Amino acid sequence: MSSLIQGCRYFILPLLITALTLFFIQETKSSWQIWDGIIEQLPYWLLSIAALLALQFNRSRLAYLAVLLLAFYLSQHSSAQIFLPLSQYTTEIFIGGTLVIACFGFTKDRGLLSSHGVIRGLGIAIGMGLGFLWLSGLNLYQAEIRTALPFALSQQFQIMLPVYVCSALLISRAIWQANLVNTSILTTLGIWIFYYFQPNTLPLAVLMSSLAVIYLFTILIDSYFLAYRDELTGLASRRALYNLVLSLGRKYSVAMLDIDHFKKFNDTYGHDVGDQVLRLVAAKMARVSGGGKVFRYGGEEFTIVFPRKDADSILDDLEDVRESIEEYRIVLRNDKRKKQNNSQNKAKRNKAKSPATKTVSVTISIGVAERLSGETFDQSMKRADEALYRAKKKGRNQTCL
Ligand SMILES: Nc1nc2c(ncn2[C@@H]2O[C@H](COP(=O)(O)OP(=O)(O)OP(=O)(O)O)[C@@H](O)[C@H]2O)c(=O)[nH]1
Repeated sequence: MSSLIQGCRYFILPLLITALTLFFIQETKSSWQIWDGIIEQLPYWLLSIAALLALQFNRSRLAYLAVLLLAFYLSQHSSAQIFLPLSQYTTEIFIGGTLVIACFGFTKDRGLLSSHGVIRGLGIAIGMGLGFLWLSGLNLYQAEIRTALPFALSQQFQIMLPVYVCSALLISRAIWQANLVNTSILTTLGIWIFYYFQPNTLPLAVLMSSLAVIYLFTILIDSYFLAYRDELTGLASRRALYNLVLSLGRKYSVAMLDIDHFKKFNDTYGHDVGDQVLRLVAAKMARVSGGGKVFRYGGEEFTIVFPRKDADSILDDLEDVRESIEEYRIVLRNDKRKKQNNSQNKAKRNKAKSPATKTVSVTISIGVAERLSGETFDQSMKRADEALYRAKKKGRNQTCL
């Protein structure tokens, strides 16, 4: 999957959906305000469920955030005496919360009941403490700051500086490493900032409930990808193939594709380069025409299923894939060779001027079978596998029926 598609799918699209949903909720305020009593209770339930599910699915950062938001909601919603003093420190809590949310964008999901849990707990306390320190430091040293800075910065700008920095860092993080968890953390920061500056636009209960729903969706979609996507190539996995089989009609064709001499390739260039090639080959296969659905069957074997197609009608589509892979020149970075040369002889190296890159190519063999009357999917696959074996026997880099 190209990084552009990944960016749209995991970054722009979720942010757009969230913004539109919040806009819609705000516009329809009059119709749901009668449910105020229920809405006020929703964050307790939704954030608790989100925290529990996040823990269950090892998304500990979302679990932490859900618990922290729950605590924040409780402090704002409850009339208990112990929360009263907090109302004097709104900005400190806002800055501290911003630092904590931003930190979650740069840490990994780790077990809660481990040494990492203790470190995170400490990190949260330090983050909140820094919020207080920042403001008291600014107040204490305002005169010194003014004389030390050559340009005039408004006090409001100085107070909000950590918020600007954290927002910029989290946005770049969510762009460079586009995934749903990073986007959820960025959304949390967005809503956190929105509530601080616009506390009366939408009730806190609605904002907190929306965040809980975002976490739940993130956990659900992430788990789906974990179960049905191959991590290395991004293609659908063998489990997804057997899911598709359940909905396949009586007419279909299936193709088995295998990279030729891949063991030798791995032995020559190393497993890492092998992985790189698997990804590139998978990307070429994913572009197959004719309505083919591509799966990584396992190792260097792939399966393409063509629902409602007979074998003759898909041969051209498969040949296109085979040729595109055969013609593809894969560029390898030659770091190893460069290092070797460095350690040998500088003068020799300069003379040799060995190129920093090298191109390689691979070929694939394909076996095709069309479903025969009364045949199960496994039987069709077996015949496709036999056809693949024939393609290998005949000299590889070809398609056999
Ligand atoms: N790099 C890498 N190699 C893999 C992966 N999965 C399987 N392989 C390698 O793929 C190779 C498959 O080798 P074989 O089944 O002997 O087949 P082959 O060398 O491709 O030979 P033919 O299929 O007969 O053309 C083995 O060396 C595996 O280690 C993977 O995820 N990454």
